[in-house]
Amino acid sequence: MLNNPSLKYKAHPPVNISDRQWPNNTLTHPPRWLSTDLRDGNQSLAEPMDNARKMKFWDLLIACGFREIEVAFPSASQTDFDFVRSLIEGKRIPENVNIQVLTQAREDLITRTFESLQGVHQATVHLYNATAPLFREIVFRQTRDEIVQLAIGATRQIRRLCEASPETNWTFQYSPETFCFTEPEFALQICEAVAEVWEPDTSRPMIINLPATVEVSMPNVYADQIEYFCRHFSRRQQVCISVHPHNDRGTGIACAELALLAGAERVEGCLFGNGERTGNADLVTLALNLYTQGISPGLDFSQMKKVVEVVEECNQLPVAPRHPYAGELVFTAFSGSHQDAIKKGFAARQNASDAFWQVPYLPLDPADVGCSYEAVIRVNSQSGKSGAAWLLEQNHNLILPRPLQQAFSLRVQKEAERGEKELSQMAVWNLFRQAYGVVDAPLLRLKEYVCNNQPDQRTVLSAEIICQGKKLSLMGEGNGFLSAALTALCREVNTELEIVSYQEHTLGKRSDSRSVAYVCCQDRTGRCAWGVSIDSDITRASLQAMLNAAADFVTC
Ligand SMILES: CC(=O)SCCNC(=O)CCNC(=O)[C@H](O)C(C)(C)COP(=O)(O)OP(=O)(O)OC[C@H]1O[C@@H](n2cnc3c(N)ncnc32)[C@H](O)[C@@H]1OP(=O)(O)O
Ligand SMILES: CC(C)C(=O)C(=O)O
Repeated sequence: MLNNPSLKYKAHPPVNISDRQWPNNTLTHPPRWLSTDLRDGNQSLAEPMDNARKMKFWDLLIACGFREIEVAFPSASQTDFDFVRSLIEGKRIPENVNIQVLTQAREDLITRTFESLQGVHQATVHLYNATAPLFREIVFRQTRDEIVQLAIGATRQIRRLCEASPETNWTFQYSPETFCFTEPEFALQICEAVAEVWEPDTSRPMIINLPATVEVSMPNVYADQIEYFCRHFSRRQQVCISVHPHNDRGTGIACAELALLAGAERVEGCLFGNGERTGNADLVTLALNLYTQGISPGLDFSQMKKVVEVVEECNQLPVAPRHPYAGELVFTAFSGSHQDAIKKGFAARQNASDAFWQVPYLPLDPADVGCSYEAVIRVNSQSGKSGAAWLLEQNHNLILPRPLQQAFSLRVQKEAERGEKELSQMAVWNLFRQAYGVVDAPLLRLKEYVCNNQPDQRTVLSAEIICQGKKLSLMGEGNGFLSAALTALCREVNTELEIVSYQEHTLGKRSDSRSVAYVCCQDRTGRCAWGVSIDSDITRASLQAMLNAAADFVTC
């Protein structure tokens, strides 16, 4: 890289607009959406879609609620031409859906474009030519006037061909390609000239699409360009202003959003931002950005997994794991403090007095896009106590006492560091079972017990346990069955332990649900150990949990 890049690159000039309005505006409703997956997205693929892939994508776009879909550049290839024909002849276009096709300003290509559209109920013919100085001088080697004449000539031809087929409801779209680095007054001039030929009104709808063909400036500059255009275009009320941002600087979404603040009414883009180079504006992100501000986007992504699957299959490109709202990892926290906050957020939601979504680190409820809460927290060496506790709660209904969460977290941390990888929920569960005796043959196993409450409030307990294959008979007395059992055990194995924590809860709402007991024992040195047990008999669960805790101190 150069020490002084200004010798090679220069900033694009800002628009001279001192009283810009867009920073004070807010978005209150969704724009018109146009998916160009089947055109701009398709033309950028190493292997453009065949008819079957295009049709699959088409069905998905319809299911997601798109009403404007750019389906092809029909004069570019037989595949594109045939796809338009198969939509029309196969009657695949719902009444309320408008297909759009793209053409250059070349007579033969326009003629072929109209051939592809024969018999369509409604369609948008999209004409483009590049208007920026770089393209006028290097690509077209034409003057400004010649560039305007090229656009006007093509518009005249399109108008003639539309008028020759009045059975179709035509919309005309004009894009001054490379708008974002065209002089603002020239972009206006060419669009005025084109509009003068088309004469837009309610019976001759027109869209002026202002593309950031290559994103070369910050989004605020694009917004200024859009506001400038909207404020100066003489037929503003007769046309729909559309934007078509690309993503070369990684800010295509921001460009689209600020352009909407600046007066645009329609956005062209692709699902997950496919498209030339770094892609088009991502319509999924744009729609869900609106949704998370409480604005219904008019598009449905409630089956996000399915949408990702179809798009990946059709484009033969992966959707990145960090892709907003859709990637495999976007609702997942590995790190401890995030997990803690998310867990508390979910708990707070259960008692919340309103329906508003307020869960830390999660701007969207994963359920709204068809995701479960399973992947919200995953556990590795960066995780804290809440991560493993969440997995045990979600998958096994265990609500661990806080000190047990802390104790177990140390074991999880060690295990994750040892394996140098993530622990699956099954691995966490197995580690928990082994650590706290929730296994078929624990070290100290309760076989049977009888306990009786005495008239003086004391409890007498007799039990038979198996310790490393040996049968032990316990007989004890205490304030309750647990202390009676512990007293008996300590006497039998000649040790001194006390119970410092005991908790239990049921694992379900039904009266025949099983219960879990958590017991923490401490010896005279202050060392603690936890035991856990699950049983349909809560007394048995508690006794076994105590034995599991005591097993840490006992040799039979
Ligand atoms: C920003 C965008 O995404 S625009 C859409 C781009 N999409 C595509 O290009 C995909 C489909 N395109 C194609 O299949 C081909 O380019 C075709 C069939 C349209 C045309 O192919 P060709 O006739 O071989 O021309 P080619 O692609 O080389 O086009 C370049 C010529 O078209 C001219 N041209 C480019 N754009 C336009 C336009 N919008 N209007 C009129 N002429 C144009 C160029 O100046 C150049 O002219 P020259 O040969 O006289 O120097
Ligand atoms: C044809 C136009 C709208 C285009 O694709 C672009 O400028 O990126």
